[in-house]
Amino acid sequence: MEKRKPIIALDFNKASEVHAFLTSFGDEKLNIKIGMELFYSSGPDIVIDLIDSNHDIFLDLKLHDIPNTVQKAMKVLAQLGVGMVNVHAQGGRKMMEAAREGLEQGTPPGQTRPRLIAVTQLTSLSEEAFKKEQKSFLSLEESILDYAKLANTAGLDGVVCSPLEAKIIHEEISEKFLTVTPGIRLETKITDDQTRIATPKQAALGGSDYIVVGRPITKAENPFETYQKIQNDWEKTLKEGVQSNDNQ
Ligand SMILES: O=C(O)c1cc(=O)[nH]c(=O)n1[C@@H]1O[C@H](COP(=O)(O)O)[C@@H](O)[C@H]1O
Repeated sequence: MEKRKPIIALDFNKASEVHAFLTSFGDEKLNIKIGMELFYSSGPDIVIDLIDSNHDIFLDLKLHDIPNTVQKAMKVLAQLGVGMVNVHAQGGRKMMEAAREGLEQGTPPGQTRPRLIAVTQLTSLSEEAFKKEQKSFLSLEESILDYAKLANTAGLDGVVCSPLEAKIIHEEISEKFLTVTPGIRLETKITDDQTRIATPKQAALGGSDYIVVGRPITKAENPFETYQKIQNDWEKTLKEGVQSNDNQ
């Protein structure tokens, strides 16, 4: 999955809507996220279909169950040929280890194991709601970092977090530990249900490895043009960021 391309969240509930939406993208090879809505309505067929059309897939089903169930589910998902899958870090270390084992068992010989990442705290969660509902003695950022460390200990490849936490996660864990960041908005005053948000440029400067973008593209008047603008902002800032780091 190429880092210079945003991951488009195709949150549709029909395969036909997906195909209609992708028409304007022509032959462009895309990073696509298939989430619960599309997977529950269209099943593995839509995954296979989009892989056959040469796209790279992040299958976002956010598994969160007992280790045995997660291991067996991951063993099945690994056979689909997707590039990335996820779990909730709140399922704990044993569950995350079981997820990795399931993927290793299910990946067909000669193929690469899908990358496994863990959702730390949803990007829709605010500091206020976190304090009120999770009764933690940590701050939201500390909790996110704590889950990221747990995911790293369990042998995962990275986490889902907001662009605001990518930097500290890389500093405290490693530059190689992936930060996959939804909560991307072109204008930070349009938030929808997201709380911890950033623009593509801010995400690149903050060190996100991947950005996940849904409604800003899918609900745009011209989705392909909006996608290209986001990709340009993201890629250009990534390159400039690297150059300014090289000059330091
Ligand atoms: O795991 C995810 O992809 C995810 C985790 C998270 O903390 N926040 C989050 O928004 N997501 C997903 O990222 C996408 C963001 O979509 P938009 O808010 O429309 O850009 C949705 O498909 C969410 O399910």
